[in-house]
Amino acid sequence: MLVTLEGLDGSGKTTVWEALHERYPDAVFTREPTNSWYGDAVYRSIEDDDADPLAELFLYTADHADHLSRVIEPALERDDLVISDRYSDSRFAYQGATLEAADGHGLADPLEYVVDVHRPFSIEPDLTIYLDLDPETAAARAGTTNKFERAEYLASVRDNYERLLERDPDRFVRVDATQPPEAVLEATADVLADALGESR
Ligand SMILES: Nc1ncnc2c1ncn2[C@@H]1O[C@H](COP(=O)(O)OP(=O)(O)O)[C@@H](O)[C@H]1O
Ligand SMILES: Cc1cn([C@H]2C[C@H](O)[C@@H](COP(=O)(O)OP(=O)(O)O)O2)c(=O)[nH]c1=O
Repeated sequence: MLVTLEGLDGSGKTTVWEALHERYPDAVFTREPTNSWYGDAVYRSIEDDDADPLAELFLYTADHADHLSRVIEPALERDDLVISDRYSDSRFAYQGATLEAADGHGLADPLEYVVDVHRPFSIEPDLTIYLDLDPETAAARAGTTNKFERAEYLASVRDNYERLLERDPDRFVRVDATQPPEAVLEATADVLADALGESR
């Protein structure tokens, strides 16, 4: 089963993801951007305020393609539980917003375009847990270490996540990320246990 954690920077994804290691010691824990050289290229682009939005989309997407073939597909073939800190929805929401901010880069609907780019080759998660947080709190928690971590930008990313939740209500489960860390972890663990058919 493929489970993904999504949300704005600072929503607490990594905190939850790390805590889940102890509860699911046999699961495959992974993340995007990955730690491959494709992931390194992505981080170079994140640091570059002048990066071309379309070029950046394809760097992230290259990292995702490699992630699929190197980690995700083999793990799912073994029937492992895979828990990924960010996945395709991050691209739909973030690069959708970046492209929109660049006047759509000639695209009528950037979010739909990014979804379409993924459709032929990507694997849809079975469950996506969305840690929902307002952009101001998210930006404050994350600090402003890169260009993505600004509240105004995060507000448009959040709008895109809302669109994704609306179009796919069966896959997404929303968790209130304004709660204290322990409560966010428990809520996430409950959703996961439910999906795995575990009694808690
Ligand atoms: N529920 C929470 N309430 C308050 N602060 C939190 C919460 N979850 C995480 N944090 C803090 O916010 C910052 C970002 O958390 P992190 O888990 O790295 O978020 P993300 O991976 O979504 O960017 C860290 O300093 C972390 O300790
Ligand atoms: C995976 C992914 C991340 N991002 C952004 C979100 C983050 O601002 C940045 C780095 O991701 P990440 O290291 O997960 O940051 P954080 O832990 O703060 O959430 O890359 C995209 O814009 N598109 C993507 O497809």
